[in-house]
Amino acid sequence: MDPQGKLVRIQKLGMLEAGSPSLSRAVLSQSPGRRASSSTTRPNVDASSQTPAAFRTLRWCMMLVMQLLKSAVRHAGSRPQCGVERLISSSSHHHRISASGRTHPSSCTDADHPKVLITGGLGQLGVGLAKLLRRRFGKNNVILSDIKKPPTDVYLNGPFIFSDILDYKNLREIVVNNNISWLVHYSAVLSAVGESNVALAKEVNITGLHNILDIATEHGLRVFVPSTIGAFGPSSPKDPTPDLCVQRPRTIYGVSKVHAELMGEYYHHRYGLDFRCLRYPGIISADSQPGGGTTDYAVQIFHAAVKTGCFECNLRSDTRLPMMYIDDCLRATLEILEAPADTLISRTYNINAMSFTPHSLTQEIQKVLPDLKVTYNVDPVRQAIADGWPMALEDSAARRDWGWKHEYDLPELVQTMLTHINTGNQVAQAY
Ligand SMILES: NC(=O)C1=CN([C@@H]2O[C@H](COP(=O)(O)OP(=O)(O)OC[C@H]3O[C@@H](n4cnc5c(N)ncnc54)[C@H](O)[C@@H]3O)[C@@H](O)[C@H]2O)C=CC1
Ligand SMILES: CC(=O)[C@H](N)C(=O)O
Repeated sequence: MDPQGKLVRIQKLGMLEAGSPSLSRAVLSQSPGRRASSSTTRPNVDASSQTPAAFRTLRWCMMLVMQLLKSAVRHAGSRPQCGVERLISSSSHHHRISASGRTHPSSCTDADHPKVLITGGLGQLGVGLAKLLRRRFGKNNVILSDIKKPPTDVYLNGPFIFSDILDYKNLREIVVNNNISWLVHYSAVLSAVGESNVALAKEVNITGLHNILDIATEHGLRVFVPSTIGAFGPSSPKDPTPDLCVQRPRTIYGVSKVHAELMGEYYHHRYGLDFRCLRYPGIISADSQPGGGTTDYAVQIFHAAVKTGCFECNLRSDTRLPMMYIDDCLRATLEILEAPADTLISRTYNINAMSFTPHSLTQEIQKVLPDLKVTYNVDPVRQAIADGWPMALEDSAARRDWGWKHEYDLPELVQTMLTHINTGNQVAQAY
């Protein structure tokens, strides 16, 4: 790692960016054309005549046009959308992307699409996101990465690469060699695991994030970093929690996520980084396992309900937390990634879907599986974390600015989860 070198590179970038408008102004003010027009010594010179002064004027004008064209191309490169897509996303208030991501226009070629890198892609969310983005942008335009070995089906389903976000040089090499334009930063150590290994959480969630932001700034990438309900703490308003309020989380996970929100917004304002961030609720998925969080019980209960009919819950029965079905979460992620920059009044948004307690979730599952038995063996660490988190997020800004709308409430969630897990089991049994 080379923090000094990184800083110098970023500073250079900032200076270049800040310098470019004045450079154009200098070119304009030094242009002989300007001097000639303000001069009274040559009032009768025909503009079309081939005098040396006219040649110089013409040359300056052409240089200026070239410079403007170059800057337009550079600008277009940082917002990698083809013409048709731009039309679609500029009306994203009205246009809904289906969870299958199949609405993309066939007139776009692979080269028109963003080239996406997903870090930490083998956790609960990454593989699903890769599937969605590949349907939309093409299989080879979405690269999954992680430090773990992928299961064979993931390895065979599209590009996968080893990437340790703590290895700055390797990360930069991947971005450069693969012409990456969008970065989805999913690597993290979640809340419960973070409390049992603070040093690791600091390293991955804070040092890793610094690498991501520096590389994204250096290469003009659009970068998405998820935040979480865990970015709030006991002193935040709870029901609902607004976008802007006191954030004093009591976990290293929460502290690192507030840090990520603030650093991303700082880089956006300071260096023009295209940083985008959503605060996810606890995410519920059927075919991927949660990675050591406080909301994990809400996934595990479904598998236990189908397999054994009994579940031991590690949170109190009345612990109410915001939750979301994975399809809604991944669609929201694609939608904010594609939202035109000028619709994003903020760079960090709450998104909300449903809230439930272990007790109300159990009751809903029992409507389908009446024999389900749930007992409680409260884990004090997880319970303390959950007690400091919101009960619901206030997400009207996301709904207003880029058209966010959830599709799954508790009854649809339960039906969908049980169907998926049952189908998965039947498929597994058939082999
Ligand atoms: N799953 C959820 O309920 C929620 C997730 N989020 C956020 O969404 C993102 C993805 O979450 P999940 O998939 O659930 O997380 P996960 O814990 O399941 O997966 C994280 C991945 O990061 C990888 N990783 C760890 N250290 C790494 C390193 N040094 N370099 C590269 N990769 C490394 C792990 O191998 C793992 O595959 C995280 O940032 C998380 O904070 C936010 C709110 C809720
Ligand atoms: C809500 C989250 O961020 C995650 N699922 C956790 O419980 O740590």
